[in-house]
Amino acid sequence: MKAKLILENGNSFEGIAFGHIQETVGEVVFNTGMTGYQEILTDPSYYGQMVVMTYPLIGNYGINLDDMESTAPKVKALIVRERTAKGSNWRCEMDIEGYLKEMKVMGLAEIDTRALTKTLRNHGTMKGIIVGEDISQEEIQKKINNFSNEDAVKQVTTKEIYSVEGAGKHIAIIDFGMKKNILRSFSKRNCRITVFPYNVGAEEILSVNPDGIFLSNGPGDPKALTDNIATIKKLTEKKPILGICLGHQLLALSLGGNTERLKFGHHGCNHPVKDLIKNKIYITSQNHDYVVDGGSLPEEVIVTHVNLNDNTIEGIQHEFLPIFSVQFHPEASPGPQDTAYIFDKFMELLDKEDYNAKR
Ligand SMILES: NC(=O)CC[C@H](N)C(=O)O
Repeated sequence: MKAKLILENGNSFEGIAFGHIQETVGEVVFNTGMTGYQEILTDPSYYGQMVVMTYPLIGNYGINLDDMESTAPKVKALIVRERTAKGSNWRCEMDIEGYLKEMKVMGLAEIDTRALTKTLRNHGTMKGIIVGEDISQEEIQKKINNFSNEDAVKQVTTKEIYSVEGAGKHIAIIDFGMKKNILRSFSKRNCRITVFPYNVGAEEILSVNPDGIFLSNGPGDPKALTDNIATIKKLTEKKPILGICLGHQLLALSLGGNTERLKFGHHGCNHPVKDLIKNKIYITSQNHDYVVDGGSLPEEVIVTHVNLNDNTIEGIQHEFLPIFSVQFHPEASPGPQDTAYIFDKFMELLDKEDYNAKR
């Protein structure tokens, strides 16, 4: 069945619908990774977004159920040039079309993804709608305008507190839509973990007396989370903190900084980032549309990482307090694992600081 993606500026792209076929509205972003479509589909930070893969062949290694970053896809739609009908890999358990069908996610193939990506790059991220049949321009505009992703974090956070056993440090996580590999990364380092829903209060977190606090990735605009920013502010003087992506942005906001929207975001697996402290360049995994405004940071907050493609802020650290955060994804999934040292840096900080003993 033919279907069209219509962007809010009126540009339209015709392709073939696959997976769970339904009219779909969302924000359209492009991802430049050559692989990793399973992790992308299930990364909660994509909640409300339709993802265009710039690599032309998607689905070639099929789907396995081990590489998911959450229990079900969070993207609104997957847009590709060519989908492989039959995945081929020793771990493959099903093909991508069957998976999207089962999970009720819209797919759109045979799209000129190069032209679509150039449009998004030149114009900036836009909302769009996928429709099967022609509907009036007026109706399209109305549906696009009505789309809002404001309660995204509420939709993807854990509903209940849960813990993961471990013999090492106790980490309290605020889950804004956490990727599974963050849990795996802490477990690998023997941590005991308590995961809280996004709207947890500072007192509740402190009542479990964790060694450190982790602020997770998540969807949407960080500035919309005003209550959470206030909670984090209360925690900054109390415990060591690590933030990743949305967690990094929220930490920066709680320290008095500002965030802004990037024109078309960073979504991919090959973004060069310089660690200014180590004076070393790493290839990083990225998925964000917002960024910390460097000029907005107070004096006691040091910029530790910059993106070498566009010089945006990729990491910060407090000069006196044991708190730091990164915009990229040290947990990778998908992408290179070069920056896993960020988790080790946090572990070393917890050991070295013995911050809790001083309080
Ligand atoms: N991966 C993330 O945590 C994304 C953070 C935020 N929602 C952004 O788009 O910038």
